[in-house]
Amino acid sequence: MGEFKSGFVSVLGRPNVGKSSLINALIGEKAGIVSRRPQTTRRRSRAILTGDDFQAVFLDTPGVHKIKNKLDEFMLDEIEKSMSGIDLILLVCDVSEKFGPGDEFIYSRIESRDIPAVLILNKIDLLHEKELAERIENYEKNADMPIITCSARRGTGKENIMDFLRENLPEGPQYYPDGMYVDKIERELVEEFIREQIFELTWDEIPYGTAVRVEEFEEKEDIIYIRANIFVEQKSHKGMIIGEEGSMLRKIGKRARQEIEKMMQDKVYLDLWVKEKKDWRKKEKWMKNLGYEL
Ligand SMILES: Nc1nc2c(ncn2[C@@H]2O[C@H](COP(=O)(O)OP(=O)(O)OP(=O)(O)O)[C@@H](O)[C@H]2O)c(=O)[nH]1
Repeated sequence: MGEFKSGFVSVLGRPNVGKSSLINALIGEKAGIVSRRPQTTRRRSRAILTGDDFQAVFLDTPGVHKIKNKLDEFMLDEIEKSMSGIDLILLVCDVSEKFGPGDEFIYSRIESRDIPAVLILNKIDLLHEKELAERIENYEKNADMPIITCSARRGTGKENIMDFLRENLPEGPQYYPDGMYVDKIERELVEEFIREQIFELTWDEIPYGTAVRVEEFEEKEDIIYIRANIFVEQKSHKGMIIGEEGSMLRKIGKRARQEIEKMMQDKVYLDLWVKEKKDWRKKEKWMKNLGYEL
């Protein structure tokens, strides 16, 4: 029996090459990373693949070169930062297209780092054998990495990717329990966006005593409904955040909603409530409930 292997795997690639599909194929539909909605939304989440002797934690990173808004910038930043904590990189390309500038851009970012990486040529179901052989040659010329071919749609090539993970992940603990497939952090980002607006729009002394907690997060047919509580320490703070006839809260809500919509690429209904929890910072249980690990 070998040691247990585990680590963080960054899945990089241009938009639409099939990163989410690939993760889903590896983990099974349980992960549900690819949105059921027609426009693929940018779901930021970790997906977890647990085998008998290894665990891979996938960071489903976005198409790297598409810096459109603040969130994308945040992600690019996050990719750059998180590279240091990454154990393996899967660079996913769409084999039905030639190695292009977008692939090159991401490849150059990976190449300069000392992290084991593999080139995943996805969508082989779209090519005939001969075309495929030529295309693989094209990729080999451009990228100095081991290559694995697969079709996330058909599920072919999965075993080879699993073997690669098993062989190349470092020894490490099982981070997540069996049966856990996703670790979503959207909620945290929503909370962060709301906190940010409170910080910008109210007086300095309020934000430090403020916590935001998403209580409900529901994807409805045509809108995402989010209900969040803003907890304040003092009654006077409650009044300040709500403002005259609710004007401040509306302003906070509107701005935060716009940020959230950018992230979700979808319409959002943001339902904000302000609640007083006296001296919550001193109370451990509340701290935990509010999402602060002590
Ligand atoms: N034919 C074929 N299509 C695939 C395959 N894998 C993914 N697709 C399709 O390619 C499209 C993009 O797939 P996603 O998994 O959303 O791609 P992504 O790289 O996560 O895209 P972004 O979220 O935009 O970065 C979808 O329409 C998939 O159904 C494959 O192996 N073969």
